[in-house]
Amino acid sequence: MSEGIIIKNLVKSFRKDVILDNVSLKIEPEKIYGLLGRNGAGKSTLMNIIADRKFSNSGSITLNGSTIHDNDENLSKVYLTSEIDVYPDKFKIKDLFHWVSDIYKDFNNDLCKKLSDEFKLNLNSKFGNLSTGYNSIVKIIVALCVPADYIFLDEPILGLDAKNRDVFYNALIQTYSDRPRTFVISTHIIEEIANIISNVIVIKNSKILIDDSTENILASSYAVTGPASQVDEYTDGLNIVGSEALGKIKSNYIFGELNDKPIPDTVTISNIDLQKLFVNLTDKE
Ligand SMILES: Nc1ncnc2c1ncn2[C@@H]1O[C@H](COP(=O)(O)OP(=O)(O)OP(=O)(O)O)[C@@H](O)[C@H]1O
Repeated sequence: MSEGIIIKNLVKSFRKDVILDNVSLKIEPEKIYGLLGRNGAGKSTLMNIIADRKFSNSGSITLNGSTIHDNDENLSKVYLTSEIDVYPDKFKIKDLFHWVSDIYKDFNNDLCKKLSDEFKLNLNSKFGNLSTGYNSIVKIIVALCVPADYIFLDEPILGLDAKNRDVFYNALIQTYSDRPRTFVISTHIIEEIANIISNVIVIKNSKILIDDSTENILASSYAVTGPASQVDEYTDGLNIVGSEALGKIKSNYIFGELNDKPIPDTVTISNIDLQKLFVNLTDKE
């Protein structure tokens, strides 16, 4: 039975701060999710709880119907890139890859070699001497080569230059098409990942604000632009998530259904991208 990861009524608080407030979610097999939220929104906390590295206060998480917590079989199907450096500083990268491939039967050594070449990673470097970008690259390579079915990448592109971000996105698409599995990727560079992710989860104010396919979200995101008074009149009653004005011209950003009113000749309606929608949805309390 492959029903995915089901999270029900998850609550996590640190002292008086509620970080995740009654979060319920389904993470389905063979999808690529973007996990979005402002700094401190709770993305890492959620990933760590799913991967059984942190405890929740209440709620349940199951994978294919049985718990993940303390369940070796399910835990072997879930992989989370570490936010802290768990590998010893003195380890050479090649030894580190050997070590990981000893732990994970079916670690993809061929892909590991290929990605090391593509990222121009020096396998003789020691982990402790890596730059921020190469530290991320090592974590990406391990994450793409482990045989898990649910891979959580917590800010994988931290410190990566534009070329290496491109290498990562291409490698992700390639490995996904070779062996479809679920990736959940937290990132702040939304415009670069928008074409890759099939689904979007947005956390705001400790709750899930959006959980839908990228396609549905983009199909419901609009800019209504024109003279301010006509734009305001046309968008009255719609779900306005933000606006911008340049002189007398105004754009109201809408998330949701448009109405049946006739569109004034002076007003244009266009779609907005994920980044713009996200910024507008998450910039206010
Ligand atoms: N061990 C902890 N003790 C107390 N508070 C914590 C702890 N870990 C996380 N927090 C708090 O929980 C909130 C969520 O943090 P988290 O790291 O999950 O956010 P994030 O969405 O991953 O943020 P970012 O995008 O900045 O990495 C923050 O307010 C953070 O300060």
